[in-house]
Amino acid sequence: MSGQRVDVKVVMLGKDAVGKTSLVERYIHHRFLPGPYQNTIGAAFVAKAMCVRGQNVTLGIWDTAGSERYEAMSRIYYRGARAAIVCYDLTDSSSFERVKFWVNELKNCEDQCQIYICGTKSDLVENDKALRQIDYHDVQDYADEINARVCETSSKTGQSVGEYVHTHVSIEILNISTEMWKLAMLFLQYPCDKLPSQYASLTCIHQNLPAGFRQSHLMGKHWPEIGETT
Ligand SMILES: Nc1nc2c(ncn2[C@@H]2O[C@H](COP(=O)(O)OP(=O)(O)OP(=O)(O)O)[C@@H](O)[C@H]2O)c(=O)[nH]1
Repeated sequence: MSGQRVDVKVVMLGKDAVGKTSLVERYIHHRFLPGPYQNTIGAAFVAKAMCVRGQNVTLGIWDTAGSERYEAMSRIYYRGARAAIVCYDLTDSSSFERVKFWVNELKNCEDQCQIYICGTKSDLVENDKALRQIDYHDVQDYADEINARVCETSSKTGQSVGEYVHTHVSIEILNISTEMWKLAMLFLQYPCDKLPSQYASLTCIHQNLPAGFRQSHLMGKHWPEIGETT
């Protein structure tokens, strides 16, 4: 669907009507379209070129349909994703159950994909605290268990949207890539357990890598460079 180069593939997942399309709309076009809710059919693709710390990068965002009817199709779209923004509606506890479903899928099938858990419609809970059905700290605890990041956003007001995607998704992913690259170079020179002490911070990243990745990728068999199409 996208003939263009994509450096970082990002997939939006989550129950229907949680606000995935609105989040993309806010991020790409800086607007919120209030009209009647129109469910996504299949998936939509949008690309965004950006400059992150001097590097030109194209994010390719796949906005999947939340309806369970399209579940099989959504699986196709998370293949090879570097990041998944798994959304839930802060006013709908059932949408958080769906987050757990997608997280399990990603952990089983795409263990190199960084997971971002995004609570949507924060404007609603700010206006009326009684509407909140999911406690932030519960989500944070869950995110810690699965090594994910958390954020609460509002596409209506724009709260945290651009900042979240730019700071966390693009910069973080690129940083990790850069650090992984340095690590790969190091591990070619030193046995894994004998890294010089000044690289201690890098070993933290190493410890956080998925096990299979550590074994097969770090030793230089395949190392995706920033800029390689995924
Ligand atoms: N108040 C408020 N409403 C929102 C916000 N984001 C989305 N909505 C509303 O929630 C409804 C669903 O939004 P969508 O962005 O279409 O949801 P979706 O997750 O893409 O839905 P599917 O395509 O079915 O998966 C729409 O009526 C939006 O206007 C928000 O931040 N605040």
